[in-house]
Amino acid sequence: MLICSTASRMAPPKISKDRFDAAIRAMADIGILKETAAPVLNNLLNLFDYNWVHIEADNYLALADAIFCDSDPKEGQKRQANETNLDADQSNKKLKTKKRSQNPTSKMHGNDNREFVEAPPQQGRGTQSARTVNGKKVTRAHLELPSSQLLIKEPHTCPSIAKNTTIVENNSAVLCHGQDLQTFEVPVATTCPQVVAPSTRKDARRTSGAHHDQKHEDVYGAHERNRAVACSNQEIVSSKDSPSNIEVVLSNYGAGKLSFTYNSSLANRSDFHLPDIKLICKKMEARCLRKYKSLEPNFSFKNLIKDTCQCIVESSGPRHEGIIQTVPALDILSKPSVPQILQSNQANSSFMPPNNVMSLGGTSSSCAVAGVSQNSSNMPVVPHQLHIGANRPPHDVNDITKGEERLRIPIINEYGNGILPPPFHYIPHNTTLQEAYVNISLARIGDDNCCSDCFRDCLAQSLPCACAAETGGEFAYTTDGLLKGAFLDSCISMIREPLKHPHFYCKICPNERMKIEVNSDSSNTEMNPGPCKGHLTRKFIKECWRKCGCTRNCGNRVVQRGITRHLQVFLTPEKKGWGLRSTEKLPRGAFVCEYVGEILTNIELYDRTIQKTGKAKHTYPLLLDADWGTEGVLKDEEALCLDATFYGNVARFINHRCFDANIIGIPVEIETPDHHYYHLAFFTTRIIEPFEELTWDYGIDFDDVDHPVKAFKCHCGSEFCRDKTRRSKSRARV
Ligand SMILES: C[S@@+](CC[C@H](N)C(=O)[O-])C[C@H]1O[C@@H](n2cnc3c(N)ncnc32)[C@H](O)[C@@H]1O
Repeated sequence: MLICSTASRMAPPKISKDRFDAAIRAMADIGILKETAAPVLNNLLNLFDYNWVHIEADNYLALADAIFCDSDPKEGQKRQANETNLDADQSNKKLKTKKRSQNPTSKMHGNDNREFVEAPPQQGRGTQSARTVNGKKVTRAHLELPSSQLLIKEPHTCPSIAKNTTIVENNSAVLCHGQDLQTFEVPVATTCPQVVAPSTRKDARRTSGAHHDQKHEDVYGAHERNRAVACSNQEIVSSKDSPSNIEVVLSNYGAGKLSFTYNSSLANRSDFHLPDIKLICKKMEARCLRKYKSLEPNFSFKNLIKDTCQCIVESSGPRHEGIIQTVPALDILSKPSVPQILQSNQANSSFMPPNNVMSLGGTSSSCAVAGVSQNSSNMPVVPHQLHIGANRPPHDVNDITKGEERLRIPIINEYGNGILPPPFHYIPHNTTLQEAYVNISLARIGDDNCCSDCFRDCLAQSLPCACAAETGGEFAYTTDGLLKGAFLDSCISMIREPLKHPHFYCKICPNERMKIEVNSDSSNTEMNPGPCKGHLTRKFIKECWRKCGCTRNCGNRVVQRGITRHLQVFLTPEKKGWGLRSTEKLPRGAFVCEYVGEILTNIELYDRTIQKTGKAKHTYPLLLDADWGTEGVLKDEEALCLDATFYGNVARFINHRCFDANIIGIPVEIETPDHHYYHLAFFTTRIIEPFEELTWDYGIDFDDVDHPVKAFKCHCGSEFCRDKTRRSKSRARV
């Protein structure tokens, strides 16, 4: 999948005195004199080949902009303009307000006027440099009006360098690398619909000589058929330049175009279809509103392009796993600010170290070629950095925590191949990202949520304090700092025999809301969230905290004291990548570590999953869903989860084991009495021998095909493995 951009132009219509007068009147309405407006209007008409569409759009915004830019060659002149006419911003605001009140839905398109109206000053607006366009001398202010957001680049088809289709970007433009590329072009604003019925695609392929023409005829036919519906609020400005061009203006200022190029090997698949623009737009609108809030001054069209491309990939039929990747240009692999998207069967995010030679899931056979490494299952692992702007620190093999924990946790690779885990930021405590609402406030902790009268160690008191109320009036811990047997047993039973334990059902389940987001490319635009599948009513441990009267060494403070066992991150011999183990024998009920990561909302998680893997569906962040049902409909910012992909602790290395895992995650309330946010702490379910791998049951339903995150192929080795595909394979081999 590829996007390029280039300039497009349109045929000049006739001059209209009425239209000229109307434009002058519109300027007069906002205090601009006819003498000022008329010459600029003439210039603009020249520039746009008398195409009024650009000038009249958005209540003559282009004209007003041009007038202000024109009168803004120097600061002095700007001041003068401000004094004599109206303040440019004021006038623009006036125009914008007027426009929006006329068309309240105008914000729905990511490329609407807001994109350039509110572009940040670094766009260079107002700087006056003369250029020649079509033999006409125009100022930079003019040139910037319609297309200031994009660097223009001629579309091109790159020679075949890789089997996989790739989106490659550099800082200035979106470039392409691919194989046997078919190109369709749309104007700057955003994507263009090209719907090709499978039958017509086949026809197009039948005669190779007629391939090109027939293909474009198909595309055109489909496009023509669909455009009235699909682009009802957009304008198709040109489809005549070349048989491969289809141009749909989603903003009336479109004066460049994007090229969508897809790999014909995809197109030849019977299950591939180019998605309908209506669906793409719908997805983009929702995404822009949610992600960019549409109004943000730093709205980035480049990101919009990237997202648009992603939407097309996602909407182009059943998942083309292992085929579509979005990666940065190889020459900028080491730059931290370019996100890449990987889709492969490799479950783990792999990051390239500075020397670009690292792979994950590795065995000694792992290798790296031209920045694309190969893992043991021979899937390409494109090193990718997912968190825009995050620098990726190298590891200290002697202590992956870099001193953040009380004990050092080394990285052990017994295969001598020099492979290290993917870099990430080690954090010992959860951290919020952006939207997640976590209200940590002493004021919210009432008397019944703390034991302010206690002294020193609550466990040493003759009677349990208020903090034991959560666990039925008994502390969850023994004086040895282990979980009490009965409490642990009931937690284990919940995980292993969930049907025997009570569940609650959300009125509107955040998981189901997220599925709607994921499936929003479906033709059903009025989808309602499905019924909640139910959540286990979990048992919570409640630890004493700062408002309590006890000391930091109180026996009811275990998780908050952090890791106390000697652990190692090690490369597993199975196809599970890295794992975690303890070098000491652990008793039953021992605290191992907490699952630490970024606190995200469900929606942020969805966005992130899409951004980083394009439905690669291989990440398993942790849902904090233990209390989703108790307070009516949960707001988006209250449906939380933890993602340890970029920021996390050693728990991110704990692998899954179906059913009989040797550690278990238990919710722990520490600083927040409500349970939207809580900690998830791992305790041993049995005695664990030194160097035994620590595993927990992620609770994956390997049969849930609609889950937004696709399950990996399980190599847990348990006789109770729930991954039927693997079980049946191993049975078949026997
Ligand atoms: C939380 S990470 C665990 C650490 C991971 N092994 C690593 O190298 O970073 C979860 C990922 O590990 C892999 N994994 C965990 N348990 C697995 C299992 N039983 N079988 C296969 N892969 C597993 C999957 O790729 C999964 O997405």
